[in-house]
Amino acid sequence: MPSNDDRRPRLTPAVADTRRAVRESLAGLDEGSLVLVALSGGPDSLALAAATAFEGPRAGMRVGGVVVDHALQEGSAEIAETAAQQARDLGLDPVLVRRVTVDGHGGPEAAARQARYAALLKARAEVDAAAVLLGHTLDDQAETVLIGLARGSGPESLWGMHPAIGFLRRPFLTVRRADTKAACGDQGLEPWNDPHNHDDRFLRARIRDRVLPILDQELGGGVVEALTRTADQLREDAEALAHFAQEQIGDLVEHAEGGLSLHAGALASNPPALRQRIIRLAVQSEFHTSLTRQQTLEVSRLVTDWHGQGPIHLPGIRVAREGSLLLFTAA
Ligand SMILES: Nc1ncnc2c1ncn2[C@@H]1O[C@H](COP(=O)(O)OP(=O)(O)OP(=O)(O)O)[C@@H](O)[C@H]1O
Repeated sequence: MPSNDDRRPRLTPAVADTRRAVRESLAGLDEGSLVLVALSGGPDSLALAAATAFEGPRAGMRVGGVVVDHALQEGSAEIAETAAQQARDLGLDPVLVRRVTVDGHGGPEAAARQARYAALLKARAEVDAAAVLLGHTLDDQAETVLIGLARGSGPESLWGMHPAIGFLRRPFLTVRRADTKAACGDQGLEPWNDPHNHDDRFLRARIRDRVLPILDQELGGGVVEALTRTADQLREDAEALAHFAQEQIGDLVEHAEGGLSLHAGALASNPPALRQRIIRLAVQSEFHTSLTRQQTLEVSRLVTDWHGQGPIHLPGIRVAREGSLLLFTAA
């Protein structure tokens, strides 16, 4: 029977969509486990908290929340407390508030992100939660991909954010930001609007407010979905290449005095994308360091353009061609 009570949350398409996304993301977690929603108080994470408060118990799970106070702006403690109270009102328990120190290392955005993730994972360990849910949306994903494209990133970073990696889950990577806002409105929730999200000093805000709308308009719409489709395809391709590289590495690598050697002939017979991955993988496993694309290409030339040139010196690693072998030793 239809209700005339306007205060009752309505099961609108946006609410249903957010719940569906959370339901799918929780699948695979054990019954009886605790999941934590990472909450800023913004529309995405507030909609996430509401959807998880609904779906979690139906999947036999307990739902808590964690709010990080970056202490970067005046009134941040009140903003964090408001978000925490909203989470408690939705039935989340426990709700943790963690104040962090952001040291500014690597730029303000990166430093805040690093401090935030560290605090979220620490809180997870404290309460032994099975997962921390983050409210990144399809729009966030498209922004990440576009920024990566413009900066010449490789497929591993162009594929964007993972829906599930380690303890982190991002149920809303299939949900549009407009729908998280709508879901808040439909459930009578009042999110906090972070002024930084539209602050022109931040690249992401400029991409969000200026670049994407123009692209969308000029290309006739659908740009956000298109960018994330590209990311999905890149992820599949890159995962396949990583798999093949892993498969080959055992046959190609031999341990040598103070390092390792790779068979140059076998490496040369691989297509460049695979060859470069094998080189990177070998270096990563032996020296625990990631080569840049430029460094990888330089090493690769000792395989494909060998004319007796001398060794290459990378930070901490010497790479030399010796006969049919490529020799990597600690410098
Ligand atoms: N201060 C915080 N405390 C806890 N979690 C946070 C905090 N800030 C961000 N997060 C988590 O990371 C997600 C992405 O944050 P980000 O700031 O990139 O996006 P957003 O679009 O502003 O999200 P929201 O609308 O939820 O604030 C959020 O949805 C939330 O899950």
